[in-house]
Amino acid sequence: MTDALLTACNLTKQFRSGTQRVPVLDDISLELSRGGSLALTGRSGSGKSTLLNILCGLEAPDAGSVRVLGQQFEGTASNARIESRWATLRRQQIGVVFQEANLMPALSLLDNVRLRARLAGQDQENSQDWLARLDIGELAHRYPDQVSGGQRQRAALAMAFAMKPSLILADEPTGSLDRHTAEAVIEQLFELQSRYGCGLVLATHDSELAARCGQRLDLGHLSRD
Ligand SMILES: Nc1ncnc2c1ncn2[C@@H]1O[C@H](COP(=O)(O)OP(=O)(O)OP(=O)(O)O)[C@@H](O)[C@H]1O
Repeated sequence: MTDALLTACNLTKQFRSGTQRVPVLDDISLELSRGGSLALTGRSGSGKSTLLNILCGLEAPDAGSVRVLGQQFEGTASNARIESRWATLRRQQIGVVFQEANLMPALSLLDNVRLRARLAGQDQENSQDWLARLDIGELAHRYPDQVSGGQRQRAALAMAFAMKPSLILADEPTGSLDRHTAEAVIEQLFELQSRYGCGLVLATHDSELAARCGQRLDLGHLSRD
């Protein structure tokens, strides 16, 4: 038995397109230790987001299993109890930072961070500080539709860190950022990751970001158009 934070075994996933089946993931396995980091790379459409969705229970694989934070999830099995186990993990221990940053539109950035911390049972007092670390402290009282896509993305990262999660799953965390801002966010990401010892799985096209991760899984060869 290893002390893995996250293990995925033999994951397979196909989507249907009309009468055709489109294979996206074919026998993918990975393992992440506590405090480890993994970059998912590969060209557009190679399955990075699909894999991230499976790793946090937002999508079920056709076959294979995921073990995360000591909980085992097998293949296509899905019922209310399994959904609820995944939802609890996402609320308390897995910080999910996806391309469509899931901010509540009716709340300011600051209140979004506070809410995320509260739902995870964490202190809300540092919420402003989390935004400042991502260099958007001065935008704390704006609403999500009053900031840019890159600023929303950074707010989503602040929300993930405010949870003090055991694992962060991030889809293109530097995707909407200019080089200078991306470098600053990468620094913060790894500084916070090492300080809090959380695991990190990132889907990215950013070679600099991928190079900072301890492991890399290239899904590129799986792409089929
Ligand atoms: N719900 C769905 N139904 C049908 N096909 C889907 C669905 N979701 C994703 N796909 C297809 O699966 C493939 C993998 O998509 P995915 O979003 O995982 O790729 P990606 O590597 O994250 O791409 P990108 O780098 O562009 O974000 C693509 O061909 C996509 O069109």
